[in-house]
Amino acid sequence: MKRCSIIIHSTTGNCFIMGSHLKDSFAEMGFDARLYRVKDDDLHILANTLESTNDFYEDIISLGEATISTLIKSSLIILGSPSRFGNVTPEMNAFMDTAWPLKESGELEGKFFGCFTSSSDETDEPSRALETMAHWAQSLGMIHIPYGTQIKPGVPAQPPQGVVHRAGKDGTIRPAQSMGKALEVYAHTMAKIVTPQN
Ligand SMILES: Cc1cc2nc3c(=O)[nH]c(=O)nc-3n(C[C@H](O)[C@H](O)[C@H](O)COP(=O)(O)O)c2cc1C
Repeated sequence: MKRCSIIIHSTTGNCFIMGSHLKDSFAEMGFDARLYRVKDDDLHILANTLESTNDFYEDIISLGEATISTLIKSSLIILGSPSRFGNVTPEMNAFMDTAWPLKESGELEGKFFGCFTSSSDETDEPSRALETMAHWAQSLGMIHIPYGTQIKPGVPAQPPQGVVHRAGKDGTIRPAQSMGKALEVYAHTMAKIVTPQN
């Protein structure tokens, strides 16, 4: 059974919700689907001050922390990060940096890749965050599977690189059912290319 590892950073829960939904979709399709988090030493501080962080704090910290061994063992790797000034978060960036030795060893070459983000606004910043993650994967020789252009009733349009949730100014608009559908469309697109057995 092929392993699909979904690796998230999430401070206020939105990427956690998206990653959990993707994990369930891949598990239903017969993948060995796993959800991991990246290291975040400050999350407990935010949880004490922000209700939206506190809501998902235990769920997030109970996830296993992703390492480079997680990447090596997976056939399909999916990163999900909040958008920050047109980029991923420093915590996701720090995780991406740990893969540097794998560039030389070539251990990630030919693996498949997908990405998603959560952002506050309607600018192009989330697309840039997706591009950063896709570029990271391509630099390591992985094959980025785009969301592409999918016109489906009841499914919000997405940038070609991956899936974006718009969480509003204070990040409290949670992913709706329509976002779940966009994530399922993306999961099925990826599963057409990398099947659970092949
Ligand atoms: C310090 C900080 C900086 C942020 N910068 C941006 C930004 O530049 N662009 C954007 O669209 N959203 C920005 N956001 C909003 C988050 O991307 C958004 O709330 C997202 O839903 C958080 O995902 P999470 O709930 O998984 O943590 C920022 C949030 C914080 C706390």
